[in-house]
Order: sequence, then C-alpha cells, then structure tokens
Amino acid sequence: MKVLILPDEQAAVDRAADIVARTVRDAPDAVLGLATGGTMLPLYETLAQRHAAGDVSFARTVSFNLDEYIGLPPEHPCSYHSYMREAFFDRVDIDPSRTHLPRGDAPDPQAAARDYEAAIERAGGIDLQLLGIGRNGHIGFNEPTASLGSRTRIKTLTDSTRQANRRYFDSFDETPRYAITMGVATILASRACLLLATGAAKADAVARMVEGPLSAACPASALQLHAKATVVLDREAAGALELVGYYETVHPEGRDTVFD
Ligand SMILES: N[C@@H]1[C@@H](O)[C@H](O)[C@@H](COP(=O)(O)O)O[C@@H]1O
Repeated sequence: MKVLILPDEQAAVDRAADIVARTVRDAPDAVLGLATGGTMLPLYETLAQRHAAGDVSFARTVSFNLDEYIGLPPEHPCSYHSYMREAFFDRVDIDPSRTHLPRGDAPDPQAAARDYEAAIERAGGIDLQLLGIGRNGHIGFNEPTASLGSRTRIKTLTDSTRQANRRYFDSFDETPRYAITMGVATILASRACLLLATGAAKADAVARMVEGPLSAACPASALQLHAKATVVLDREAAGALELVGYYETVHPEGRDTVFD
C-alpha cells in the first residue's frame, strides 16, 4: 500500500486530484469508480476547477459509483445521484449516459445489484476506484463484518453510520437503513484504488486499515490485499499510524514516487 502523507487537507486533495487527472489524461476513456461523502466534496471541487481551467477533460470517462441508499429515487435531494450531479457531473464535461449509480428505488434491488456487477464487467472493469473511509472502517457501505468476498448487494447500515449521515436528513428515523453497495471483492477487482482520508476523526480507522490485521472487522483493511492501493492522508488522518517515519521516507512530502 502506498501511504502518502500531506501537510493539510487541501494538499491531500490536490495530490488525490493529481492521480485522478493523470489517470484520465493517460486513458481518456478510463473507467472511474466514484465515491461520495464529505471528504470527496473538496476533491470534486478541485477537479471541477481544473476542468474549468482546461487542464482535464472527462468527456470520454465512464463512471460507476460505489453505492446508493435503498428507497431514495435519483431525484431525491439526499440521494447519491443528486450528490454526484451537484458536486461533479453538472460541473464537468462527463457524458451523463456514461455515468452509473446503483438504483436505490429499483423494484428488485437484488436483481439491480447483479445487473450493476454485470454492467461494470461489460465496461471492462474499473481502472481507478476512489474511496473514502467510514469512522468504523467501512468502504462503500461495506460495514464491519462484511464479507471480504462480497459483490454488489444490499447492506444494512450500522447505527453509527446512520448517525454520521444523519446530518443530511431531517431526522435519524428518516436516515436510510439500507444501501446497495459494491462489495469488498468488487472494489478489490478494480485495477487501482485511491483512498482519501482527512481529519482526526478518521485516524483510528486509517491505522486499522493500513497497519491492523486483515479483518472483516475493518473492511478497509482488505486494501492490504490490493497490489495497487494508494492512500492519501492529511497529517491529522495519519495521526494514529505507527510507521509514519517510514512512509515519509518512501514518499517524501507525500510524493507518489516510482519505488513503492
Ligand atoms: N458510503 C459513504 C462512504 O463511501 C464514505 O467514504 C464514508 C465517509 O464519509 P465522509 O467522507 O462524509 O466522512 O461514509 C459514507 O457513508
């Protein structure tokens, strides 16, 4: 795992944006796996600014988002469909017909999950999967104890995840209980992963992901199995790592060096 530690949030976001932009420049028709959450908002903002400056185009990019809440139609203001439109899709030149999110309002969610896997396969798989991390170590909506062999399916959200996402809804009761999410194995099948974590609230989960045992108790630790996983952190999110000195030697100033 490449662990890149940057001095602050914006520096971490810039480094993550560099990796996304390089992927799309190298392969304009790259398939990106996209993530939601508060952490990703400044990343999408930075990518939108770089697009406006003429530095990067997503015109031929294909995208698949990690997850969506069960029960929310795409036009619901709290759906991840709406999040993606507002944060990114409406601000860059991506072709809406090439963007994909699971349908939270599908009449048969299990069938929708299987179809989503098939669509990823038909697109040739994911070149770069963007990820955030939950405070309990979840990736996508793969909560602790999620099978490390799982594919896209329906997951029940923990109360702690619902509490963390409650701020977007009118009440805790209205915060969805279920989500359709790519599985851990779906994520591991991508050709490269890029996980961005910022802020002290993520420090424990980051330490368990990078240095803890490989365990379904921390689904993000499954990235230890991925041959091309890059973790971009600000100093606060790196705060509980033991081997900081080593990561900083290998990647001085969070540089994405050739030797990893
Ligand atoms: N399903 C999303 C994840 O994809 C995201 O990485 C995580 C952290 O979100 P935030 O960045 O807001 O802390 O929780 C959400 O529930």
